[in-house]
Amino acid sequence: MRYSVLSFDLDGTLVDTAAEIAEAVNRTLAEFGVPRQDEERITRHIGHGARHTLLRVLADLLLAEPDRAERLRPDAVLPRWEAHYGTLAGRQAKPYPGCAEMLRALRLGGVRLACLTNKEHRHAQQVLRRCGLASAFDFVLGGDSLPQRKPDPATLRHVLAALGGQPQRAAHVGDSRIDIETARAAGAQAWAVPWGYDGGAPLLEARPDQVFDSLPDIAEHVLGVNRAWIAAAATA
Ligand SMILES: O=C(O)COP(=O)(O)O
Ligand SMILES: [Mg+2]
Repeated sequence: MRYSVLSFDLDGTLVDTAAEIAEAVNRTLAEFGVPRQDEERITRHIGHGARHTLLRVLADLLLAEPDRAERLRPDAVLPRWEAHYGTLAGRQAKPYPGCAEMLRALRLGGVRLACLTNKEHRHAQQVLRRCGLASAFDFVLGGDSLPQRKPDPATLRHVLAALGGQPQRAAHVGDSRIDIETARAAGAQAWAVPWGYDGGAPLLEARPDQVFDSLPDIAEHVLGVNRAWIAAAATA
């Protein structure tokens, strides 16, 4: 099949952002006298937007120690979180292997590209900019760009309308069941990568149409080209 639009999730799919999200959470909590939390405990709440991650970590902390409720009021904590994450977003983020190469090859192959993330638009743009990926996309939709966010299929439909694509000739690629549900409900191919933050059982239970072992594999599949062509395209 010839694809006209490919849509990519950001965190855990194109870019590893777990370390900097955890660092921003911990710098925020430190201001409220809370000891550092493990990265793993924070990472499991990535997927519904950065603000949501912080709120879920707060909920865990309050469940464990309810008498922290007065000190950890969201209206006090959220502005500090915005300040810390606003500074750190994109600083330690690492694109997964072959990311820029894959995007460039797809572009050269005539595929229009979107980044569809639940991360707030301004933070997503900052991550993309600092990773050198800002100009790789024809369209970026953040978690606060519309009244809906993933898994609501209105998000992917909006992307397809913006890029003039049809769901039958589009795929959305993600690391979580949120992404698979979004793609399927919008009638597009639901593709997964296994290295993100919702890997293993939850991702596979959502039954993606295809799972890719590397990002360049996606360009190979879509364009019907080999790895040498993709490497050459990256320098063209
Ligand atoms: O910021 C998040 O929590 C998740 O963003 P994603 O949709 O790019 O995975
Ligand atoms: Mg993700």
